[in-house]
Amino acid sequence: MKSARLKQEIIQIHTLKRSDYQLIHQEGKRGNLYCTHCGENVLFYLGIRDEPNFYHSNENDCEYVDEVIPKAKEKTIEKEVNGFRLPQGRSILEEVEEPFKTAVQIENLPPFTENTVSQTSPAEGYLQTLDEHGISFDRDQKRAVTYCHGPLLVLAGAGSGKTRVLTGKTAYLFHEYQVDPRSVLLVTFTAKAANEMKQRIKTYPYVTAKHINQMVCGTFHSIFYRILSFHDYNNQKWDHRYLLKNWQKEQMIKQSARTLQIDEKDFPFDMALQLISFWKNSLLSPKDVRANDSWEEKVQQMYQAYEEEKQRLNTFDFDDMLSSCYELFKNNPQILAQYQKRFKYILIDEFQDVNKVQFELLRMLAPESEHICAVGDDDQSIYAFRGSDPSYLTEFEQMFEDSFQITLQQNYRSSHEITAYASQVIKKNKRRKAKNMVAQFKSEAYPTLFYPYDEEEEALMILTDIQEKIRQGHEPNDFAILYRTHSTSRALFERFTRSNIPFKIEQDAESFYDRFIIRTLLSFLRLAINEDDTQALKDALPALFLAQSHLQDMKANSILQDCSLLECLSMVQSKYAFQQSKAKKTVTTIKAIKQLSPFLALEKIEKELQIQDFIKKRGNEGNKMDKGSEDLKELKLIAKKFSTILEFIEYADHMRAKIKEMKQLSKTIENAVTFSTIHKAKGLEYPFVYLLSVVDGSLPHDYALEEYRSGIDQSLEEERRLLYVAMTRAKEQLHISLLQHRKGKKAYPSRFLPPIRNKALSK
Ligand SMILES: Nc1ncnc2c1ncn2[C@@H]1O[C@H](COP(=O)(O)OP(=O)(O)OP(=O)(O)O)[C@@H](O)[C@H]1O
Repeated sequence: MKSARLKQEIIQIHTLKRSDYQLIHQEGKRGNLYCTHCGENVLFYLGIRDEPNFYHSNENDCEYVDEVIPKAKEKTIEKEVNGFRLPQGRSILEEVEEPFKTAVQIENLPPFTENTVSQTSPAEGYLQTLDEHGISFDRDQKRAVTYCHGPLLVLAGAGSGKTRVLTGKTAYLFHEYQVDPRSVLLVTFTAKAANEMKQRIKTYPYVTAKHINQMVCGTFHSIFYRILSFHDYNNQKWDHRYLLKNWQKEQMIKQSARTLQIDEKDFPFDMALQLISFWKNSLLSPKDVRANDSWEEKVQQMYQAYEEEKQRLNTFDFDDMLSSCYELFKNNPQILAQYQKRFKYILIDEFQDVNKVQFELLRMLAPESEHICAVGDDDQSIYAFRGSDPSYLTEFEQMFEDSFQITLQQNYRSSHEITAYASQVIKKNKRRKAKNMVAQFKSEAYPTLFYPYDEEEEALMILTDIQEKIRQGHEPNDFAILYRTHSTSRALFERFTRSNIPFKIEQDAESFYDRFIIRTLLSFLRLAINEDDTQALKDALPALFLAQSHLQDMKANSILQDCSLLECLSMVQSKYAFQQSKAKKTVTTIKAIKQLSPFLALEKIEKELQIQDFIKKRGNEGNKMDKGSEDLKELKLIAKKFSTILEFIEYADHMRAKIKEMKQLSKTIENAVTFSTIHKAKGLEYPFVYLLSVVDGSLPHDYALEEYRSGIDQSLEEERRLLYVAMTRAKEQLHISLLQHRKGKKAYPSRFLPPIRNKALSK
């Protein structure tokens, strides 16, 4: 049905404003929408499968069919109903700014051809035994498993069975070659992957607990830290108690900034620590660094001071585990020789993600090895910010001149439709080894592009779609929703929180309302509710460019002068006149916003307190991925939904508490929809995947676009790889959201998506 009654008004979908769809949906949920024919309750459908429509919430034999509504030309007369504007008395087809855009299926893909690779060569020996246990290998996988002499590079595309090959190879070495498990070194990228590998190998025929316990399997950090600890005879240096936590690192770096008289207030310390880590992983000591600009020069000085302080305190950081092991080997050839002799079989997973220090450590260990096998996919290299570089795959071939290469091109995970579409995306990267990924099965479903009006509608459409699929019998853990950065998932989190669908989030997810700029802006609203809110005043000070030390004076003044903490702002003594006048202005502005809606209050704060100056200075602090200016836009959009400041603040606090609660719950919950950044979803797979906000600015991220505009395309290529990794997590169905408005501004589909050529587009 295309029309319904909302309270006393008849509403027709084609006359609704696009931005009001979600509000109509809410009215339906509240029981305020009725069938114009039978008078029963109806709901408003807003999903991916169908166009928006009204439907009866209960089984109902009402057979009402909409009348065809003639086109009318009159001017819109808007009438306000329940806080949103409904156009009355005309067809506004010509005037609806952006009509609903139906989801498009990507049909124009190369035809699927039945694949027979898996059956080409019969298994023999141990592989036959594995086959009988349901672990089969195709021809190229078999070659990769059984090639056990000399260096081997396995170039393995997405879903081509890297884990199967590495685990199969390890078991094959144990059984066919009777290899001593102590001589096997299996390096993975995450602790989770290492555990999974061990668990899997354990289940293979003839593998014993002794094999598993004696082989060395772990991440680069865990393995090389163990080596360092072993040679730290008195536990003087490498005891885990001396490992610096992140907050300690931050404190140390801030201390170094003070010593170097670097203006602490305006310094992005997170970025500085990331850059220091990048240098360390690139084996650059403070003296070796060639700073590119004055900012890097400052970080270089801080790096020097940080290293000295660390040495003085006899502590170490995570990066030291690798760089110090490198030094240990370099300075102690006899120790290195022990390990060279021991690790005859070196197997490395996710080789595309190695960085300089990891590559050099392998180079040091390898000379005496019987077999070194690196498995990787240059198309999935997504850790450049940690110093990873897919070109190490090429260097592998140069390091081992006699190396052999096998390419795995069968994708066992994703349907033909997903594999073909993802291949169209990634083949546009210039720096890559050509591959032709071939899927093993065809799906009924094509990859789907859908067009939500904004983030709120995006979340609602995905929720509707998942609810439909769960009703058809799928489980919550069949679904993953992936995004570029945590901040993209705010609306999604809030929508699912209000639903009955179980979901899980990552441990490093941060509440939108805890972000620095947001916390600061909300502090003004909090002060409007309570002029004596100490924490709010503390959070507001950075936006007024006032040091925290003023807080003590204000507290004292508040008692002496018997006035509120907020009023004490007007008594602040500062040597800068602009600070004093800004502090005074703040008092009058906050007093004036008390009765305003939160949206108007934020607008007034922004204008009168020149918040843009503050955002420009500190909006990106410590994080080039999320811009403060976008935070403010988003905050204002959310604020629009509330009529009082108090309601808005209560909502924000509720959501902050919810994220903490969900993080706890996520540790144990099993059957739940996964919310994840693309980085964290690497190596995982799900039957249904939804990709949020695949629009320019989000994916590719703005920072990569900015670099591209200045002539550097490395980051843009990395962003394309991120999209490729995200797409290839899907087994059966892939849904891509092409948001039409992002953070309140018109958005454009990601430049990475190939033009749509099927007929559906022309509709
Ligand atoms: N020969 C095979 N026959 C059937 N299924 C296979 C075969 N090889 C791998 N698979 C299945 O394909 C899927 C992908 O395998 P795996 O996770 O090892 O791939 P991957 O190469 O590590 O993927 P990615 O790099 O994209 O994370 C898994 O579900 C795995 O069980």
